[in-house]
Amino acid sequence: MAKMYTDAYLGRSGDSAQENYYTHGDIYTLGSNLVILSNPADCNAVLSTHRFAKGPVYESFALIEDTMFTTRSPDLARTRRKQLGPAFTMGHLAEMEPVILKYGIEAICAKWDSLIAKSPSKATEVCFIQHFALAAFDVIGALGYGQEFNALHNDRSQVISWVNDFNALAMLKLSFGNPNRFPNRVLFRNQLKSISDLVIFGNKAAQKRRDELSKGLEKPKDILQVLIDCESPDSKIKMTPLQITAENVSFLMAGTNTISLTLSWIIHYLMLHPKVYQKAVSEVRSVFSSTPDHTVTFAEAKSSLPYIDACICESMRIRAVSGVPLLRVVPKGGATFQGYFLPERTLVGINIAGINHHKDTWESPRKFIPERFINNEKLKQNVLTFSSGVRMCPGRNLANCEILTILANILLKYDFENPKDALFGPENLDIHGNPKAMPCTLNVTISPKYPDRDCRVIIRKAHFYK
Ligand code: HEM
Repeated sequence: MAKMYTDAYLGRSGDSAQENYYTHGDIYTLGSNLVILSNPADCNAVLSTHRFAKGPVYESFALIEDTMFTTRSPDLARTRRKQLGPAFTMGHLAEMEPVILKYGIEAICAKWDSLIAKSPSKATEVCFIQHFALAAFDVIGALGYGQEFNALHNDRSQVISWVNDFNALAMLKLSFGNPNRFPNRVLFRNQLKSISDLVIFGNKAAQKRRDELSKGLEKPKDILQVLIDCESPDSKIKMTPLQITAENVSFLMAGTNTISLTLSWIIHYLMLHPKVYQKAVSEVRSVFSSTPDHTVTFAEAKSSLPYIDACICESMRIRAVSGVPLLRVVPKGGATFQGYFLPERTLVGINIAGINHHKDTWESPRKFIPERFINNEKLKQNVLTFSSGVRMCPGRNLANCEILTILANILLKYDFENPKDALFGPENLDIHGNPKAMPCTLNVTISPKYPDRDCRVIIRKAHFYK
C-alpha cells in the first residue's frame, strides 16, 4: 500500500503528470483511491476552499513541528498565513530586496566574472543549475537565518546536505512510517542526525537575533524577524523556538530548489529557442546597456521588461516545477467533477501540468511562445505553478523577485551559448516538431534528470564590456 501510494504520488517520470493529462484528459484515476483533476474550473473549485483539506501525505514533511506547509488543519493554516503573510508582502519584499540582490544576482555575477577572468578565452562553461541552487540557499540563509551560508562562494554548504536529508527522510517516512520507531531510528540515523543539527542551527540563529536585539540592534527587515515577532491573531502568543525553526526549514525546502529549478528551465528553454533568447536580450539591452554595471531591480524589470517577464511566465507554464499532484481530501457529502461523483474521503490530486497545458485555455500548449502573454496580463492568472486559492504559495513574490532580477541581469551582462556537445538544442526536435527539452525526473519537484550534462552553458561578458 505504501509503495503504491508513493508511486502514485510521485508518478514514474517527470513528464507523467503532463502526459497523463494529454492521454486521459480532465479526470482519471491513479491508484485505488486517487483521482487526478486537470480541468481548471474543477481545480480552482478544490483549491479555493479549506473544505478540501490537504491529504495525509503532507504529514510526512512535519518532521520537526507542523508548519504552514505541512498542516492539514484549516485553522492552523489560516493562523499561520496571517502570522507569516507579512514576510512576503510587496512592501516587505521591497525592504528585503537589497539582501535578495546581494546574495542572488550580485553574488552570481561575482562568481561568473571571476570564472571568466581566469579563462584565457574570456569565456567559460558554467553548470548554471548549481549556481542558481547555491545562490537560492544563500538568499534564504540571509533572510531566514540572518547569516551568510556562503554556499555559492564555497560551492557547498552543510545546510544544503541537512535539507537534502530532511527531504529524503520525509519520503522514507511516507513509505516506512515513523522514523523514530525501531528499526527506522537505526536505519535512518544519519537523516535523523541531520534534522537534529538543522534544529540546533535554526534555534541558535533565532537566539542570536534575540541577543543582538537586546543589545540594541535595530530590527532587520527580514523573514527571521517576522517569525520572531509574529503573534497568533487570537491568543497574541508568539511562536515557540521550535515552531520558528520548523517554519524556517520549510522555507528552505519550499523556497530554494523551486527557484533554482525554475531559473534553470528558463535558461534551457531560451537556449532551445534562439529567437526568443535574442528578443529577451535585445529588450534588456535596449533599456539598460548604457549602465551595464547597474543591477536592474525588481521594480525596474517589472516596469520595463515585459518580454522577459513573459519568458518567465511561459517557462513556468510549459514546465511547472511543482510536479506532484497537490493532494486534497473530498469533504463530507462528496463532490462531483466532470459528471463523476466522488465520495467523502476520496483523494483528489490537482494536476498543475494538466492545468498549464489545458486545451481550453492554451493555444498550441506544447509550444514555447512567450508572446502569448504580451498585453495579456489576465492570461498569466491561468498559470497555476504557484497553485491558487487558500493554500496558494505565500512565497511567490519573493520567488518572482529573485527569478526576474537574476534573469534580467544575466541576460544584460553575459552572452550565452549552448556548448558544442550539448545534446539538446534548436535543431533536435521531438515527435511534436518542437525543440526537444532535456529529460526530467520527479522528486517532489520536476528536475533535470542529468543536470551535470544538460544544464551547462558557455558564458562571456556582453559586447559593451569589451
Ligand atoms: C518558483 C518558486 C516556487 C514555486 C513554483 C512554488 C510553488 C508552490 C506550490 C505549487 C505550492 C502549493 C503546494 C501544495 O498545496 O501542496 C506552494 C506552497 C508553499 N510555498 Fe511555494 N513555491 C515557490 C517558492 C516559494 C518560496 C520562495 C517560499 C518561501 C520562502 C515558498 C513557501 C511555500 C509555503 C510555506 C507553502 C505552503 C502554503 C500553504 O500550504 O498554505 N514557496 N508553493
